[in-house]
Amino acid sequence: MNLIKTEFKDLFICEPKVFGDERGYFYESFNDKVFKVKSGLEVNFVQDNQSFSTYGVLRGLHFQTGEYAQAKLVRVVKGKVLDVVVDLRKEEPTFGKHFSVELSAENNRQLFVPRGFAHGFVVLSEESEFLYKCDNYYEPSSESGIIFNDPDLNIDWKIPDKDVKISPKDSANKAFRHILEEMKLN
Ligand SMILES: Cc1cn([C@H]2C[C@H](O)[C@@H](COP(=O)(O)OP(=O)(O)O[C@H]3O[C@H](C)C(=O)[C@H](O)[C@H]3O)O2)c(=O)[nH]c1=O
Repeated sequence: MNLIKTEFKDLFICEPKVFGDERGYFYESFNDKVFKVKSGLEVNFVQDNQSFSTYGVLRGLHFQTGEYAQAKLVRVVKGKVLDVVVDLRKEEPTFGKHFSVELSAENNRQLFVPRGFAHGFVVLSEESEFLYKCDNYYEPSSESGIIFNDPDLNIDWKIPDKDVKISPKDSANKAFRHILEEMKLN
């Protein structure tokens, strides 16, 4: 596996080694020992998630707060998404900045998102199967979210706003400036 560093501390793009032959292909989608050596991080994943979505579906931007924060290793096994994260780590120089990357069944790319980020994705293909590992369990009482089209973040989701489909829950996500105010209080 090849880890590509980004300007964000511990945010890595992971590119697995793909073994192709006349039957098709094989690759290790995750190897704990290799990940720990390459990333230098001690991450113990405890929950795997999977979601299916159609074109224009946007899930996010979500995060769990405090002790329930989750690191995630996200990947796409069908279709293509634009995966987006926002750095909520006050101590980092990249605080408040966002990062996006296309993940697809074609490029086999994964994104390791450390704790302290909001995360979301929008589906760019007709359909998408999205799989991810979490290093902390789901704790709904700790969930928070940033509205996808926040004017201060000004994220380019690569599809027209009119095509975006979000859940009623996500339509109630907060403005980034409200999240910042809440963070100042904590
Ligand atoms: C996240 C989660 C959800 N659920 C249940 C709760 C709801 O009844 C149902 C759908 O949940 P939700 O609408 O929050 O699913 P997504 O919008 O895909 O949420 C995810 O979207 C973005 C991409 C993320 O990074 C988060 O991991 C996660 O928040 O699954 C569970 O039972 N366990 C879970 O870990």
